This record gives sequence, structure tokens and C-alpha cells, in this order.
Amino acid sequence: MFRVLKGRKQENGDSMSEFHFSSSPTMEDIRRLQSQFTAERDWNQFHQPRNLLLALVGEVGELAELFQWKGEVAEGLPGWTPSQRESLSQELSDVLIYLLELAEKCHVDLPQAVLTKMQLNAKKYPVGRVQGSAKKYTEYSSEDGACSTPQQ
Ligand SMILES: Nc1ccn([C@H]2C[C@H](O)[C@@H](COP(=O)(O)OP(=O)(O)OP(=O)(O)O)O2)c(=O)n1
Repeated sequence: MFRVLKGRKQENGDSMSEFHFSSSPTMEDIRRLQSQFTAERDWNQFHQPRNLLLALVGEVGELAELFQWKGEVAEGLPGWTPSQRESLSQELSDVLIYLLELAEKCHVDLPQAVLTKMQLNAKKYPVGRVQGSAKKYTEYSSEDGACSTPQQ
């Protein structure tokens, strides 16, 4: 499930993975497959937005449990067993499945919404002003130049 990755070094010596996803399935493919799964079981009666949100939060909890008490975990999860990695794949997938179905049932076009949100993020956090700092945009003073109230 997890690919062996070629690593490259950043200028500061930290390794940066060249990991990338497969080009399919798309978000729309997953939405359609889950929609089919739900309809075939007559489960739309249970899959209202609030229930999907609760299911999503439950799966996020299961995901968090895999990291619980481990301390800091490095990129690529060195030392994790194949079974732990498989559990992680499954929990991440459960989160994504419920997230996409929740977006569908709320009529949010998630692939477009995420692009719009990332453009907003880039405006809130201009590279030249925030590079190397993890401060939230509200913590920058107007003298720093970062937007304290970014425009939608
Ligand atoms: N009413 C349901 C039940 C399940 N699923 C789908 C979406 C999730 O991907 C997965 C969730 O299944 P489980 O509730 O059995 O949870 P887990 O797979 O996490 O099993 P466990 O809780 O034993 O780890 O199945 C769904 O769409 N609707």
C-alpha cells in the first residue's frame, strides 16, 4: 500500500519526499462509488449531513488513536509495521469517504471549493511575509504587512 519513496535533501539537510498520489480515482469518482454503496444498501435514510459529520469525527478519532502515545512521528513513518501502515490507510480512507459524502449531501463542490480556499490561504499567508513562521495570520501586526482580515 505504501510506496518506497526516493528522498531528496532540502537546503537545510532535512529530507523531503517526492511522494505523490495516483491520478485516479478522482474526488468525483469516490463520491460516485460511495453514493452507489449507500444507495444499494438503502442507507440514504441514515446518511444525512449531521450523521455523516458524526461518522467523520468518529473516524478521525480512530485515526488519532493510531498516533496516540507515539510521540513525534517523522515523515514516511519510519519504524511503523506493515500492519500499522495498513490501519492508517484504512482510517484515512474512512475519513475521506465520509468527508466527500458529507460535502455531497451539503451540495458543496469540494474539488472547486478546495481550490478557492487554497487561493484564500495564499492571500492570507503571502510567502514573502510569513516564510519560516508558523504564526496564525491574526498574530501578524499591520507593520508585518500580512493581511489581518483577508478578503474572501
Ligand atoms: N452506515 C455506514 C457504515 C459504513 N460505511 C462505510 C464508510 C466507511 O468507509 C466504513 C465505516 O465502516 P465501520 O463503521 O464498520 O467502521 P470501520 O471500518 O472503521 O471499522 P472499525 O470501527 O471496526 O474499525 O464503511 C458507510 O458508508 N455507512
